[in-house]
Amino acid sequence: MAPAMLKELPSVSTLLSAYASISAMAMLIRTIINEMVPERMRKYIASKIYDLTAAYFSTKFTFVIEDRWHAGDNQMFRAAEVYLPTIIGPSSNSILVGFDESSDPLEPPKRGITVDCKIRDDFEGMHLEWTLSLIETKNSYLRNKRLFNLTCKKSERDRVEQRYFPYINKTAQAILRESESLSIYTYEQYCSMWEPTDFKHPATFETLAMEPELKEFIMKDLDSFVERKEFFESVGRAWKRGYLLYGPPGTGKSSLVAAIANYMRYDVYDLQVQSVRSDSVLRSLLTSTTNQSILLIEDIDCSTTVTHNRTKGRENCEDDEDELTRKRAAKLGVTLSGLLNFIDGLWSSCGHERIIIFTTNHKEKLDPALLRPGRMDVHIYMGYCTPAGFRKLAASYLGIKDHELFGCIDDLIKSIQVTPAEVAQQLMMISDEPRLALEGLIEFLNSKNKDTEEAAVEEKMKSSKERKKRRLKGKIQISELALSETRCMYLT
Ligand SMILES: Nc1ncnc2c1ncn2[C@@H]1O[C@H](COP(=O)(O)OP(=O)(O)OP(=O)(O)O)[C@@H](O)[C@H]1O
Repeated sequence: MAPAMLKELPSVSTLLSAYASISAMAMLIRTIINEMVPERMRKYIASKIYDLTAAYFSTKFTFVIEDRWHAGDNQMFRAAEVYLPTIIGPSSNSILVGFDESSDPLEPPKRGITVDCKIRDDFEGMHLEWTLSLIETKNSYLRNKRLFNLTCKKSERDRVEQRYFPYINKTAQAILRESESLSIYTYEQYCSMWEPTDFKHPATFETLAMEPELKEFIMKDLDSFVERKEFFESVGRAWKRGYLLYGPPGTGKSSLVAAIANYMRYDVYDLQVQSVRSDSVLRSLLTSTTNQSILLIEDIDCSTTVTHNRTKGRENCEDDEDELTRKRAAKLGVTLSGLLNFIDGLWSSCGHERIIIFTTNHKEKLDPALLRPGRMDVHIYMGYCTPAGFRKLAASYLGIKDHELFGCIDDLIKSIQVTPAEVAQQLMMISDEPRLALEGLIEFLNSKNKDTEEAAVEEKMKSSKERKKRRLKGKIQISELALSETRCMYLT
């Protein structure tokens, strides 16, 4: 049997001649390809063939996690950014370190990931390798793209997706919760990005001088907002809560925002609407804010197109920009509809568990569309100081709960309009001597009272002169006179 099989095998000379003709054919094909196919095309085909075969035979698999996902920030990227600095071990050859303004320089610096540095992680017996890459964009308006590559064994791919990624998200959330400080983000116009800074505002509900019932109401409202995820879903609403804080300057609107952030442990995104070029930039900015955060737009009445009467609103804005900026903002800027889209329009469903806060000193200047029921869920008036507010400030600034001068101060505070900021300012002057501080406050309130009375008398005289003038001209109607009297009485 074996000799018969050997007989059927081709001879050595046949094999050699077959090899020679195949080699000659291959060389001929190669020469034809070299002559006819351009070099770039050849390289492209070769790389494709390599990719296909390498992917097929390689035992490795790579997950690519870009910093953006659809129109917003990629939360998986953020989670990796938080998690990875905590596992940088001896196998890594570099690490990014730094301090921000609020860090204690005697403490170890904060850690970050350097581009191209390899970070190894072990999870449930899998050996995983992370690298951060940077892709520079040619367009100066667009930010560079950052991405993480996570390499694992092909056979572990499913486990990485189902076990490792959820583990990273959960760990990152825990790290963020435990981290001492919150962040406040401001919009950096030149690179169209949010710039974070540590947020260490000391205001809490405890230190706020407000009516206790109002404080309680806000805290309860925040608590029920967090607990009502299912409710929001069941009624078909985005899981968001909008607060409009209005009232005179110095009544604690910003302090209340800080107290809410500290109470909820939410980061704050502080947006100056005037610095946003268009609705599309606003959209991309708002979609890149994180869940469990506060979007704050202060002095909304000063925003170019968001007020009821744009020109009037801007003229009265205390900290208005110069003429040039104003013209530019009026030409470009965010529109009211662009903003409303995020409050309760289609875009409002982007992200969840978010609080939107607008503050204004002039609620009457806002477009009625912004004030319509259901737009901003809660309107909170931050008013002048009350006796209860004063007691809170006295406790915080002077460390006292009662004093014989409190009664006199209560009476004065009830009769004049004084802001908590003014009271706090007076108490701060001599905070180690409560009696002197309280006497200083009484003096201040008395002089303010005198000023108010004088202003009222002046106003009364002015109106009376005007009335006389109009009567002389014979243009005044009896009904108008009556109305004017009422106003005058109101002012006094
Ligand atoms: N209700 C308050 N409780 C405690 N402190 C207050 C209160 N209101 C004002 N203050 C004190 O006055 C300072 C200014 O207050 P804040 O900036 O919060 O007022 P605002 O209403 O936001 O003013 P603006 O409208 O000018 O922004 C704060 O630093 C705080 O110390």
